Amino acid sequence: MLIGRPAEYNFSSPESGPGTKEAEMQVVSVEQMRAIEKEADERGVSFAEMMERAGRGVAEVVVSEYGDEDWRVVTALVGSGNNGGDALVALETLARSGWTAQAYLVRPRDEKDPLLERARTAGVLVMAAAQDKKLHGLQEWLENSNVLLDGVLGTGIQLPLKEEIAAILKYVSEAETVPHVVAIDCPSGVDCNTGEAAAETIPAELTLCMQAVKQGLLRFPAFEKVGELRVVNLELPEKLASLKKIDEFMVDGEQVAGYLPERPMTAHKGTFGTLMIAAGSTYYIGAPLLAARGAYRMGVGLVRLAVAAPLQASLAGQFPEATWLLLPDEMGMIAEGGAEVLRKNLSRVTAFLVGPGLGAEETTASFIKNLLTSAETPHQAPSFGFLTSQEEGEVESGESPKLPPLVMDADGLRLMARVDGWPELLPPGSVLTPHPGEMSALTGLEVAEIQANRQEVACKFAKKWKTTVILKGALTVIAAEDGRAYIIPVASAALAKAGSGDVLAGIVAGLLAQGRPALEAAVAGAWIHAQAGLEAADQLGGTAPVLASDVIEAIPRVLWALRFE
Ligand SMILES: NC(=O)C1=CN([C@@H]2O[C@H](COP(=O)(O)OP(=O)(O)OC[C@H]3O[C@@H](n4cnc5c(N)ncnc54)[C@H](OP(=O)(O)O)[C@@H]3O)[C@@H](O)[C@H]2O)[C@@H](O)CC1
Ligand SMILES: Nc1ncnc2c1ncn2[C@@H]1O[C@H](COP(=O)(O)OP(=O)(O)O)[C@@H](O)[C@H]1O
Ligand SMILES: [K+]
Repeated sequence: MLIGRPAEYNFSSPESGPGTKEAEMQVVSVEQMRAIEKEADERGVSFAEMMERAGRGVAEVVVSEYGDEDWRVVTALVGSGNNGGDALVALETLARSGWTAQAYLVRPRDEKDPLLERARTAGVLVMAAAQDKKLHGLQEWLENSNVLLDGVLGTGIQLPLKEEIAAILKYVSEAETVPHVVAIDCPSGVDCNTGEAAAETIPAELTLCMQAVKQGLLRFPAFEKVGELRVVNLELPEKLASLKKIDEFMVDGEQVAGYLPERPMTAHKGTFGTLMIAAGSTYYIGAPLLAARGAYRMGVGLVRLAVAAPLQASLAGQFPEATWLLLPDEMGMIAEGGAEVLRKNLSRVTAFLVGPGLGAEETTASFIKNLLTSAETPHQAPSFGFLTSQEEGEVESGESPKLPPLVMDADGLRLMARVDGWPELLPPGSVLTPHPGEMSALTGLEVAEIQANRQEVACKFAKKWKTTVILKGALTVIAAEDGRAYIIPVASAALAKAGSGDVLAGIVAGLLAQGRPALEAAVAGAWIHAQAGLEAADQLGGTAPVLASDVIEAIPRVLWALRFE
């Protein structure tokens, strides 16, 4: 089982039958969610009906996740609003299917509240916080339950928390025995728009978002409280205009599984593309290996490593699967003339990764410029540029084919930023993989400004540059040329180590080389990389010991889970 792997739960009711999975998990602001609910209500799915679906969806997840445990006792912290309403419907449903269900009214609800009446009729025990001043009743319920539903506050919250609610949340957060915490829509105390989180917020094991993930949950500090994020599908009419407008999504395994290349039995290595990687320098010898191994683990047919000639001697013995293209160098840095050698060897190449570990020497800057501008100057033809025998013909031909789709990474990005008009020089279907520092070099914005508005910045520039951008870091954002944003719901120190960016670049380029479109390669690559980081940390018992090589070794397990889980 993959850690942190989100999934979507389809609400199914006897009337509607099992729902169909939305292709993509939407991410919405509170205002967008209200507009969706309003339009759904106008189109015949009433607010009350949505709450029924929400509550029953929550109950369905509780049964599937925790129904096999030794005892089945659920307590819900119930607030005065609709979030509390969802909790009451969930309790009623669970009580009717044999669970002991307990409603702890954190705030008073109307005594004539039909949801409360229905819950009581179904056998739900009710206790009001107002009658439990010392919280002994709550303590007893916490101790006898295996599941705690957090249904105090949803999207209607206005921080700061009122004191009496804060006191109860704090009590539960600090309690010695806490059951599995399932937050309804969001952990109570979190602002679903801004990601602000009250200190008392109870950390959830699972957060079940109603219909769509609220944007604040994918921001810090809220993200630290959400645990695993899943969506309960309320089966709203698909044609709602307010739903169609959504252009932000959270990536999940089911989406990624749909992006993996087929592996036909009759395949040969040509079926899975050729990836050329221009990377490495005296200072960063291992970067090409990490990228190439990442790509091979993703299934690419052939990787050619284009490196400064002196590097090959030290690398070749460690990597029998690679084929090589030797580039002219200055002191082990790829030199200006490397561009011409590369351009003459791209005819069978289906994707091209440039950048990991290149360094920042002037001659390498000229190499990047020449590569992008194809400013080939025959009189400067390199005195060497050794090729394996199979490529010799290509050099003789003197052809200069157009660049295949490019993944530009690391030092390559910083050097590219110095080339006038670089966005127009990128081949179609390319992917840029900046971390915030490299994004700063590309955009001229301060890192703090980029970090404060990750989605907005990534989307604005992906649109402007007409290319796919992976803005790396905790909660990696993939921005599409058309302005759509995809968020990877993973933050882990497992990946905060030198070399893990090289692995990501290799994974994405490996998918691109196999013919996946840029956006799919970027979304799937970033998700698989993040999951591999989590998986490696799981295997090694912590994030500290994870090396970039361990992330590569975890890729097969992630792919296995995508195919079979
Ligand atoms: N609409 C629908 O059909 C659907 C809605 N759905 C569900 O409804 C949820 C939104 O419901 P909502 O709008 O009722 O807001 P919600 O957060 O439950 O309660 C607001 C109340 O909380 C209180 N309160 C606020 N701030 C506070 C503070 N700082 N400190 C303390 N108390 C505070 C305040 O109450 P008061 O204190 O005034 O009694 C306020 O009135 C949404 O997240 C989802 O779960 C889904 O089922 C889908 C269908
Ligand atoms: N805290 C984190 N949570 C999730 N992913 C992270 C985190 N820190 C780093 N990463 C990921 O690890 C990779 C680091 O890349 P990069 O910064 O280029 O490092 P390097 O150049 O040293 O390999 C990126 O894919 C980034 O998204
Ligand atoms: K909640």
